[in-house]
Amino acid sequence: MTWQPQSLPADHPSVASGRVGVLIVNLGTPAAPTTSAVRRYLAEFLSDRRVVEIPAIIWQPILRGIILNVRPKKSAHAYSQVWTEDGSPLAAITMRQAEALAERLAGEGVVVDWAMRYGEPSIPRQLQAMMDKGCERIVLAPLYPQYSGATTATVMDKAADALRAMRWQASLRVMPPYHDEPLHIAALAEDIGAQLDALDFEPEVLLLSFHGMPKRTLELGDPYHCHCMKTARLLGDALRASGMRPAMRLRTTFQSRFGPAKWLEPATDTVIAEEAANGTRRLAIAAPGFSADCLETLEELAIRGREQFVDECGGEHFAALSCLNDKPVGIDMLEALIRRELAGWI
Ligand SMILES: C=CC1=C(C)c2cc3[nH]c(cc4nc(cc5[nH]c(cc1n2)c(C)c5CCC(=O)O)C(CCC(=O)O)=C4C)c(C)c3C=C
Ligand SMILES: [Fe+2]
Ligand SMILES: [Fe+2]
Repeated sequence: MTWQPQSLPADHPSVASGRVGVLIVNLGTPAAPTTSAVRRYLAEFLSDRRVVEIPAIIWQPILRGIILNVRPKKSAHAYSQVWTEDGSPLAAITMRQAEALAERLAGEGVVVDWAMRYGEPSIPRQLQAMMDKGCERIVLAPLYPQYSGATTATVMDKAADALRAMRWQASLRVMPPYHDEPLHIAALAEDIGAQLDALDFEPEVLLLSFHGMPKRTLELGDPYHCHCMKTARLLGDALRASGMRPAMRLRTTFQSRFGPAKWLEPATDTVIAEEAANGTRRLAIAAPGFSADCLETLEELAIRGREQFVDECGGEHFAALSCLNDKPVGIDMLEALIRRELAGWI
């Protein structure tokens, strides 16, 4: 007997189904480079218990009473220095990454979109939008090469919160961290190598600067530090294997210290000062922990790093290299990693 599709009763709600989606996610960013927008963004970000692991009863008065009254103005000024016609660099680049991946996966009918963990477009909004388009299966891809509780895990927390409120949940797969993924290391080595080749000076040292974390997170078992160190080691090996600049030294550092607690060391600004004091005059910095350029790379490294090394410490040549962003070499790598997660679904 052949199965006959039944016609739907007139009062049946319309249902979209049968599609596959990919949602790439990055940290989040303010909606505008203004004090009020930065305050809103920081209030959400710094209230996440995975980001600041101090009991709320102690932390919230400090956050609301001091930090949100002081930091937003300073941070808004920093954001205003890197803001683009398309908005925050982090949001603009993440959107272009999604567009590039959508083109690559269009042939398979995959819906690709992007979200920010803090601010807009939010993870719940984007998951719902994908489900409204009929995505029953969604690959969630946090664009953090190195895992940390403060970044990767919070993406899952937020997605789970969104699913908790849904009657009909999508099936989720989560792309794992890719800190030691050979395709990622090869993409970084190719891109960094090309950027170094294009410089008009030979760096004596290349700093590999990762976003910092409180040192306590390492002691509590967060793998972030180990992931960063492994990326740095494999990237160093790959750069050396390509026969590149045997005399150039590589050093791994941690930037963006926040608050009074001890953070992972050595700090990027400390190492910049130390290198200059020891006679280094030509320095380059890459940021292999960031999949997209953002405040931390464009303002902290490219602007303040240069001011520190050249204007304050007597350095002569300085370059802050760009992240993989939406360059074809980076999109090739992300496409391959995402296709792996899509196996059996497309
Ligand atoms: C790449 C991984 C990141 C980790 C790990 C991380 C941990 C972490 N960050 C803060 C505090 C701040 N981070 C800020 C900006 C920021 N952080 C990351 C990435 C990681 N953070 C990115 C990509 C950005 C840039 C966002 C943008 O809009 O461009 C900020 C805001 C800016 C400022 O006021 O300085 C804060 C604050 C903590 C406390 C933390 C770990 C516990
Ligand atoms: Fe951060
Ligand atoms: Fe470690």
